[in-house]
Parts: sequence; structure tokens; C-alpha cells
Amino acid sequence: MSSAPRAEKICCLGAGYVGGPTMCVIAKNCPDCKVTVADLFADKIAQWQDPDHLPIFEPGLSDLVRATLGKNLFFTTDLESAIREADIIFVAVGTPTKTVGIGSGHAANLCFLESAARLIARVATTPKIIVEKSTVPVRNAETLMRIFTTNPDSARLFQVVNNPEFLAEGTAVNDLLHPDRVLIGGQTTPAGHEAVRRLADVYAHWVPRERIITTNLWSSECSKLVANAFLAQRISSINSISELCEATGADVDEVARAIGMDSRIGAKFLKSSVGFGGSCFQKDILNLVYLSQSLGLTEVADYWEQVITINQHQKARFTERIVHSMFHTITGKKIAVLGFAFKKDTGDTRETPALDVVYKMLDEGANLAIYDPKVPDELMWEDLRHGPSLSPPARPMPLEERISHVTDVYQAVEGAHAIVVCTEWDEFKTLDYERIFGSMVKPAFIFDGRNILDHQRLFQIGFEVHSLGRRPLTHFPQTL
Ligand SMILES: NC(=O)C1=CN([C@@H]2O[C@H](COP(=O)(O)OP(=O)(O)OC[C@H]3O[C@@H](n4cnc5c(N)ncnc54)[C@H](O)[C@@H]3O)[C@@H](O)[C@H]2O)C=CC1
Ligand SMILES: O=C(O)[C@H]1O[C@H](OP(=O)(O)OP(=O)(O)OC[C@H]2O[C@@H](n3ccc(=O)[nH]c3=O)[C@H](O)[C@@H]2O)[C@H](O)[C@@H](O)[C@@H]1O
Repeated sequence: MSSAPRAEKICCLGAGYVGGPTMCVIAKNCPDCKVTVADLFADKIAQWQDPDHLPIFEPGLSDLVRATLGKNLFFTTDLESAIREADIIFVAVGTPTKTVGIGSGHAANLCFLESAARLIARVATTPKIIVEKSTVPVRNAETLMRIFTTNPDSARLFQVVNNPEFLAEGTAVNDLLHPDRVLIGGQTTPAGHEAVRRLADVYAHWVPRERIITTNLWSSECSKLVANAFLAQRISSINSISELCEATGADVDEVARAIGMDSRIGAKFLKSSVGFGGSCFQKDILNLVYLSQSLGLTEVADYWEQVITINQHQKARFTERIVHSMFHTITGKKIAVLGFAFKKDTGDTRETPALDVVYKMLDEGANLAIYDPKVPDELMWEDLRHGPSLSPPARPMPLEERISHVTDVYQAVEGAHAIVVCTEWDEFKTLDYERIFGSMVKPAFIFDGRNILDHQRLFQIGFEVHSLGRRPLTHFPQTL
């Protein structure tokens, strides 16, 4: 007979997009476990204590916090106590791309991870399972183990396991509640197997056992990078085909539908777009490229680098098309940018393709009104000041003179020459486009960077309609 699962004391270092929602879901499903989330930033921790003003927007998240906060879910800045008390410590700190020094522009910055590990090594006095939740280079667990073994007295206290996170923003709660799989990698020793089993027991509170897969450490670390690389590769593949479709008269959505019905290819992640964004796809591929280069695997590195090259190209060519279609100049023209988040249902803007599009249009002299239902004002301006990460501005831009951030979509489009859709928010599909057309300068252009709108209808209203992977719908005679 199997024994009842242990009432584990769980702590998570890092109260961000991964640490916060993951711990909420564990707390909800494991009422016998005490879950404490610790972060360095007091403001962020204070926000997590208020379900109505959480630091991140995720559908369903505030209800989860409301149901568990103060019962078995706690947020704190007291990292040391949280570590001391825990049996299982998740480390979910950021691993962003390095911006300076060796490997700058490609390698992952592991300083947050190392400092979390050093703190654990310094304060822990009882046995701990350390869970690498952050996305890391392959063999990173070796570094953690070295940090933990610097003090031979405490070395035996620690078991490191890798448990990558596969949630996507905007659907984080659902992804955590119903994951395709949970992956746990551990050392192939009796103690390693025991650590993996204990973490699997936590997930087994709500995830079917057959979906919890276990493996060795390096395969687990590698699988996370590869999963993101394959997903991003599909988007770059379909985006490259969108250009071919525009040149030939084929329709990229029709092509995606036709190939996606082949069960070997599958229908998901074949939506052509202005380019993928988000904090991870670019970072993790760059990390994979760097790792491959470091190992002398030049062809492997070059292969994966192309995924980024196509993504950059897609963002650039989308904006070039805006300029060329609008009589080769957008200088002094008002353009309404609809959507600034990197995808719908999130307020996150990390690596958002909208920023590249905005910057290119600023370069061309346009005046921009930006509307997004969830991106906070200060975050948008901070992004605008920094510019796109892979092509930062060479000179300061007169941002405040040329950009307005508006909270009413109809105000954004009033007097505009063009609408540029950068994020696939559902609300953009149901706007009053007759009213919008009436308030715009003619000819009124729409550039749908997400292929979400009803293009035929917009054309009938009178718009010049440009989408991805299709010929434009234009009222101009073709043979002038
Ligand atoms: N955002 C996402 O959707 C996903 C992210 N990941 C990976 O998860 C990791 C975390 O990503 P996010 O949650 O998006 O990052 P984030 O930036 O939202 O959160 C990281 C948090 O860690 C905190 N932190 C930094 N050093 C710390 C320390 N020593 N002790 C305690 N807290 C510390 C920061 O203050 C921050 O609040 C990254 O490696 C990322 O690649 C994996 C899957 C999905
Ligand atoms: O490691 C991570 O951070 C996460 O990265 C992605 O999740 P996320 O970036 O939150 O969101 P996605 O839904 O993957 O979208 C990423 C970008 O690709 C774009 N996209 C997505 C799908 C598609 O068909 N076309 C497309 O352009 C989205 O608009 C968005 O800009 C992965 O989907 C998660 O499994 C992974 O855990």
C-alpha cells in the first residue's frame, strides 16, 4: 500500500511570472503543503498580498491567490527564513541574455541564479531539494552542485533536480492546472531518485502520473531549451512562408490549415505574425546558439540562429511594407498602434515585436498613438526609452513629442492615416470599424500584423487592407 504524500514545506525564490503562478497552483492543489514565495523586491511582494492588484496579469490568477493567501500560501522578503524552513526550494529567478561581457548578446546571465544558490548554501542547515525552475544552459545543475559542495559539512544536505516550466503567459493558470507534461530530471543515484520521487509526489496531487515524466539532469535541462527552440522555429518557418505567399498570391493561413491537418505536422503554432516576442524564445535560442558555439558545433549554432534572423526580418519587412504602401513616406503622419504586449491576455512587453515596429516607424518620422488594454503606462515608456534589445537606438528619440499612449482606442485612431495591429487582443476584432473609418484620414490603411481581423469586411467599409502572407486588398486601380 502506498503511503500518504508528505506534507512538504515548499519555498520559491523569485515571485515573477513563473514563481508566482506556479506556487499559487501548488498551494491550491496541495492544501497539506505550506508554500512560501520569497523575492528581493518588497514592492512586488506587497502586490502579491493584494489579489486585486497583483504584479502580473493572468486570467484566473487573482481567484487562486484569494483562495490560498494566508492559508497555505505566503509571500515574503525574508528569504533566509523561507529557505531555512523549506524542504523543497524552487529557484525561479530570471536568466536573461547577457548584455555586456563574455557571451554578451547570446549567453544567459546566471548571476541571479548563483546568488540564490549561494544564499541557500549559506543559510540552510537541514536537507533540501533544490529545484532548478529557471530555464538554464545544459549542465547548469553542475554549477549549483559545486556551490553546494564548497562546504563539505553541508554538501550532503542538497539534492539538485531540474523541473523546467512550460507555461505560456496569458494561459499560465490553465497550463499549470492541465500541463501536457511535467518534466523532472535528477541525478541517477539513490538520493537523486528519491528527490525526483518527492517532487513528483507534489505534482501528483493534481497531475495524472502518466504525465509526470522523469529523466536525468542534462536531458531535462536540454529539453526545455529545445522545446522553446522548436516552438519558435515553427513561427519563423510559417513567417518565412508568409513572405513567399505575398510574392506568389498564395494565402499563408490556407497553407497553415492545409499542412496543419497532417498529424505529423500538427495545427498549433502555425499562426503567421509580425514576429514572436516574449521573454524566452529569443533568449533561449540565443542561449542554445551560444552553447553550441562554445562546444564547437558551428553548423548547429548557425541553424538555430536562423530562427532569430527570420524573426528580425519579419518585424523589419512588416514595417517596410507599411512605409512603401503609404506612398513611400509616413513622415508627419499619425499612425495608431493597436497592441503593445507581446501577445494577448498579458500585460508583459518583454521583447515585444511592437517595439521594433514602433521604432522603425519613428525612424521614418511618423507620429504614433499607442493603445493596449493591459500594458501599464510606465512600463510602455520604459520600453520605449530602451528600444528593441537586438537593435537598440543609435541616438535618442524625441519620444514624448512623437508618441502618445492613449487609453481609448477610438481616440488612438481619430485623425490617423493608418492602423497597425501588433497584438492579437480579441477586442480588436469587434471594434466599430465603420465609426473608425469615418474618423480617419483617407485613404485609410489597416496593417494587420496578426491576421485577426475580417479583412473582406474592412475592405468593403473602404479600408486599404494589408495582412500577412496575402496580397493586399486595395481600392487603387492596379494598372495606373
Ligand atoms: N515568463 C515565462 O512565461 C516563463 C519563464 N521561464 C523561465 O523562468 C525563469 C523566471 O522567469 P520569470 O518568472 O518570467 O522572471 P521574472 O523576472 O518575472 O521573475 C524573476 C523574479 O526573481 C527575483 N529574484 C532575482 N534574484 C533573486 C534572488 N536571489 N532571490 C529571490 N528572488 C530573486 C526577481 O526580483 C524577480 O521578481 C527564467 O529563467 C525564465 O526563462 C520558464 C517558462 C515560462
Ligand atoms: O519558456 C517560456 O517562457 C515559455 O515560452 C513560450 O510561452 P510565451 O512566450 O509565454 O507565449 P507563446 O504563446 O509561446 O507566444 C510567444 C510569441 O509567439 C507568438 N506566436 C505564437 C504562436 C503562433 O502561432 N504565432 C506567433 O506569432 C506570440 O504572439 C508571442 O509573441 C512557450 O509557449 C512556453 O511553453 C514556455 O514555457
